[in-house]
Amino acid sequence: MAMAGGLLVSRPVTFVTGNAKKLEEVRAILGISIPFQPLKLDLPELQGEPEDISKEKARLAATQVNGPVLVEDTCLCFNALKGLPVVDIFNLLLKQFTAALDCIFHFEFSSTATIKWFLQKIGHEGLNNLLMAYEDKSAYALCAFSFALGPNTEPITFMGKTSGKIVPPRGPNDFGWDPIFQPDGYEQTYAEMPKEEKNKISHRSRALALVKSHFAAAEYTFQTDTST
Ligand SMILES: O=c1nc[nH]c2c1ncn2[C@H]1C[C@H](O)[C@@H](COP(=O)(O)OP(=O)(O)OP(=O)(O)O)O1
Ligand SMILES: [Mg+2]
Repeated sequence: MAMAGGLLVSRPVTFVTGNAKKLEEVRAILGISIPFQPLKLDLPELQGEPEDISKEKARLAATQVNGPVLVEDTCLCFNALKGLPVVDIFNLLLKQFTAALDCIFHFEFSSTATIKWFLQKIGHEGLNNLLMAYEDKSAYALCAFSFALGPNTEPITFMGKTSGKIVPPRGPNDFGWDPIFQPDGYEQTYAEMPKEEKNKISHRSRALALVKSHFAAAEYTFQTDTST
């Protein structure tokens, strides 16, 4: 049967993430506009420019899933540090720290466990202290989604950005750096805002608006019934 212009896709999109909070927001923002199912895959955390990282992640995911995939990466970037993401700053400190401990105690750290422990230790207060050295507290949250139809198709990337500043933590501490990011034009941090409010203005919702427009324009038709 002929479809009106749209490409027939063999099955719903697999949204690859291991982050439950992220998934919750994507569900709330997308609603029923794009049929997807979540999947947790252990993909390597790559280094480089956000757009390249995102595309490469989509290629890896599409190969593993062997079907249409959507992936997402987010970073909080400090203007004072030329947009260097928080995670990179942590990793830098961590490297020096573990190298020092290794020297003293001849102790091998399992890197992931140590990163978690280090983040718990230094926490939001530590991050704020780190930034005390800088006059400029402005920052931006940057989100990159990449969509690939399958293993051998070039991923398309959609970026969303929300500008703001880093502040001492306020609000519930249940999603990453939400308590220390206050978007421009708001008196509340992401964490203090009602979820619907964050989802209206967030880096994630801005990127997803572009994803939605792409899907609407491409008129993909998802084959959900595989019994025939
Ligand atoms: O809206 C957000 N508000 C606050 N914090 C956030 C947000 N979005 C991501 N984050 C945190 C989670 C993670 O500690 C870090 C890197 O995020 P990122 O690599 O994209 O997420 P992840 O590795 O947890 O999940 P995934 O499996 O989708 O890669 O930033
Ligand atoms: Mg990740």
